[in-house]
Formats: sequence, structure tokens, C-alpha cells
Amino acid sequence: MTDEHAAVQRPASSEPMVPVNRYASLASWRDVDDYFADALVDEDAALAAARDSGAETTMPNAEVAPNQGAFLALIARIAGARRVLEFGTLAGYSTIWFARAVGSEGRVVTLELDEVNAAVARRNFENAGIADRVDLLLGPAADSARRLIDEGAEPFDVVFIDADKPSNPAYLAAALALTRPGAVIVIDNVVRDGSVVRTDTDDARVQGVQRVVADIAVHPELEATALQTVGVKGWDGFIIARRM
Ligand SMILES: C[S@@+](CC[C@H](N)C(=O)[O-])C[C@H]1O[C@@H](n2cnc3c(N)ncnc32)[C@H](O)[C@@H]1O
Repeated sequence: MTDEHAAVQRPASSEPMVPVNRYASLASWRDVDDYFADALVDEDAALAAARDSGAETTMPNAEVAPNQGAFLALIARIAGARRVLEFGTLAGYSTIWFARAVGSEGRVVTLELDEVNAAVARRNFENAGIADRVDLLLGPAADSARRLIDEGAEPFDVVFIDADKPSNPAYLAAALALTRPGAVIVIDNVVRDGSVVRTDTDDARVQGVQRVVADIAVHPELEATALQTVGVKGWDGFIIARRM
């Protein structure tokens, strides 16, 4: 293969490819995830049930991992967030982390296209005891976000973009219309097994990431970075941006 990126391929094993280093033989990414989750992450029975219920949705195993849910909740707490907007609910796993982070006076608005997923999520919100602080808006997220903008919704402190990836640029634009300086915007699945660096891709999801990266890069009010992750879904990552 002449293209250096074309050499980026999964090994035959089901484990995701990770950079080889001198510690590689000591443990797997799963051991490390479990180590930190056991030591640091407080995933209670309601969260575990929500994660398990992903199997009943249209996208099993697509929720964030426990340590990532805790990471999102920490971002919300560090930002002092009272209002969180989420694109992509699924079974409501990340929503519950956010709902706990904003506290009983806070609000999470989560946008979901699929009725089946919404029903699973609503059940999980009840089970987690946070249903009263979550608004699930059913329908295309672009339409729901447009309605929030038109209605003059109170600004959000944190926005989590985790729905259909081709729409990332549109969701960023909506997030900017619904936030003010100091807000934090997090975008999931921005590495996609390394595909994000491919210039020859015709994958609309990868293009959606590349376009949103380009939009953030030139936006005068955004400072941002990206962090890579490994997990059961492979090699991926988050963008974390702050509105200045
Ligand atoms: C990766 S999952 C979300 C996972 C969730 N944030 C979590 O970590 O627990 C993506 C979700 O976006 C939803 N979705 C896809 N396209 C959408 C659209 N156009 N509008 C709203 N939701 C959409 C899918 O139905 C799915 O539930």
C-alpha cells in the first residue's frame, strides 16, 4: 500500500488496534478500563441497567463506556452546568450521567429520532429517578434544535453531540446558536478507527467529523482539542471545545 493511512487496518483479533508500546504486553485496554472503572467510576444499578438495555435499542453497544459517562459528568460539573443539551439519546445512558451532574435544579434536553430508543430511554430515566429533569424531544435532532432556537430556549452550558455523524456540522451550528461564552461542546466518535485522517474517504460519517473539525478550527470563538479513546467499539475519541 502506498498511502500510509491505507496501512491502518484492524488486526484479525476482535480487539481494536492500539499503538504498540513497551507496556503493551502487560495488559489489554479492557483491563485498564476495568481497573479505572472499578477504582474511580460510580456506576450504580440504574446506570448499569440503562447500559444493558442498549440491547433493546436500534444501536446495541453504541452508548459511551462507564468511564466516558463519568468523564462527561465531570465536564458538566466542572463547567457548573445547569442546562445540558444532548444530540442522540439511545437508551439514555449518557443522559443519566448528565442529569445527575446538573442536580435536581438542572435540566437535560436530549434529542432522539427513534421511538423505540426513546421508549427505552424514558423507562431508564424513571428507573434512575431523574425523569423529572429530562426533556426527551422525539424526532430529527435538526428539527428539534431548530424549534429550541426559534422558541428562544434558555442557553445551554454543555452540549454533547452524539447522533448521526454526517450532521455534526449542523449540530455544531445549532449548539452555537443555543449557547453563550463559557459553554462546553463535546463531540463523540471523532477518530473512527483512524479514518478521520483519510483524505480519500467517501464515508459520510467520517466526512461529517472532518467538516466539523474544520469548522471548529476556523471559528474565532472556539478553543478545542481532541482525545483518543479505545474501547469495545474500537479506536475513537472526543472533541472538547469551549466557547470563548
Ligand atoms: C451513539 S447513539 C447515542 C448514545 C448516547 N449518547 C449514549 O452515550 O448513551 C446515537 C443516537 O442518535 C440517534 N439518532 C440518529 N440520527 C438521529 C437524528 N437525525 N436525530 C436524532 N437522533 C438521531 C440514534 O437513534 C441513536 O439513538
